[in-house]
Amino acid sequence: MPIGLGDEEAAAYASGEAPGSFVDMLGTAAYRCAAAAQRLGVFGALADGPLTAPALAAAIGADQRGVGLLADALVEFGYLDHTGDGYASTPVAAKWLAGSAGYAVVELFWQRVLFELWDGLEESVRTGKPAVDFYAWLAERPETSRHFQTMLDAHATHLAAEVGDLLPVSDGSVLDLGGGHGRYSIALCQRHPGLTATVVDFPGALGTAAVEAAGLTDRVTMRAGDYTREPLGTGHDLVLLFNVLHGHTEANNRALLARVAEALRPGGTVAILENSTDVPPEEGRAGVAFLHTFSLNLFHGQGGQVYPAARIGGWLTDAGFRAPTTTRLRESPGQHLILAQRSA
Ligand SMILES: C[S@@+](CC[C@H](N)C(=O)[O-])C[C@H]1O[C@@H](n2cnc3c(N)ncnc32)[C@H](O)[C@@H]1O
Repeated sequence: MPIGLGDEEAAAYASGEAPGSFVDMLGTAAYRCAAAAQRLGVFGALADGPLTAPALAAAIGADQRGVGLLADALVEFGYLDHTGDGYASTPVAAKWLAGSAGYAVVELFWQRVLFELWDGLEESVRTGKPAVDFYAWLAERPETSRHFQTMLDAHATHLAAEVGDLLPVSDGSVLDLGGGHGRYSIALCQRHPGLTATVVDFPGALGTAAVEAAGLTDRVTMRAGDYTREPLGTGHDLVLLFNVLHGHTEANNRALLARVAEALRPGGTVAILENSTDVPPEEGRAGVAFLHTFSLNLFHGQGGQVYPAARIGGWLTDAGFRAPTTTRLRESPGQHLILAQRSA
């Protein structure tokens, strides 16, 4: 939690009279403490009520002195309260950081990114090339990979109905590039009995179990492969590129869109789901700050970035698509669905 500075203190840091970066340094320490507590199970252990430091240490199997010092720091940073009965989670910590499901997974993923993946950030910025390969890094970390896929799956589950309403397809063949968890292809095939789908993604990302659970193994094919190299086939009615273009450079996106045009039948649709640099006001200052964090992370780990929706529209036109349209999603205003038809 941002530490609550008094007006005078805050003004001194904001004006430059005092080093404002010191407050950010403390913010980083605060987040490091919260992350350690989350991973140690501190907030889960306090779910049933306050515990003294020795009792908390015993509950999470950790060192008593270490737990006491961490807990005191967490009190200062707003994640714990010190009560007469010991330490208790603050409402923020209890609601968002106890356990490892729901929003807590987002934090578990981003902690690893910020504390480990961003180690070589300066090198990426200096050279203009990703200093790490995000997906290779992820493949070596099964737990973080699971958190990443869980996060994407939950987001897709939330948006699938709205996106399904906007996609102009009812039967035929869908190619879902980088479709991983398969949630969008599953939802489309459930909605349209005449549709089949092929999801292409790296082997560890494929949500084969979800397809089986939906009883759709005869209509949704999960294909392990690299969509930048694999043949994409021809005659598809719809190609999904959902949260995919942000992982590539402009040149690679142009090349991919040209291949997608060849894979579609004339009049077939490419559907692109992406964040755009024009963040709607309802996303607030935090939304804008996250977009910059996300974009920098894409640059650092994949050579991509968040692009303006209009720029993607230009690539589509250059690749032989007609009149791209952009719709901001109601359920996630930062996400834009861009649709365009392959010219005849
Ligand atoms: C940000 S996720 C988006 C997942 C899904 N389309 C969605 O919107 O929820 C990007 C996906 O693309 C996959 N991916 C990235 N590069 C790929 C490549 N070259 N070949 C196949 N899959 C790739 C990743 O494994 C990941 O599942």
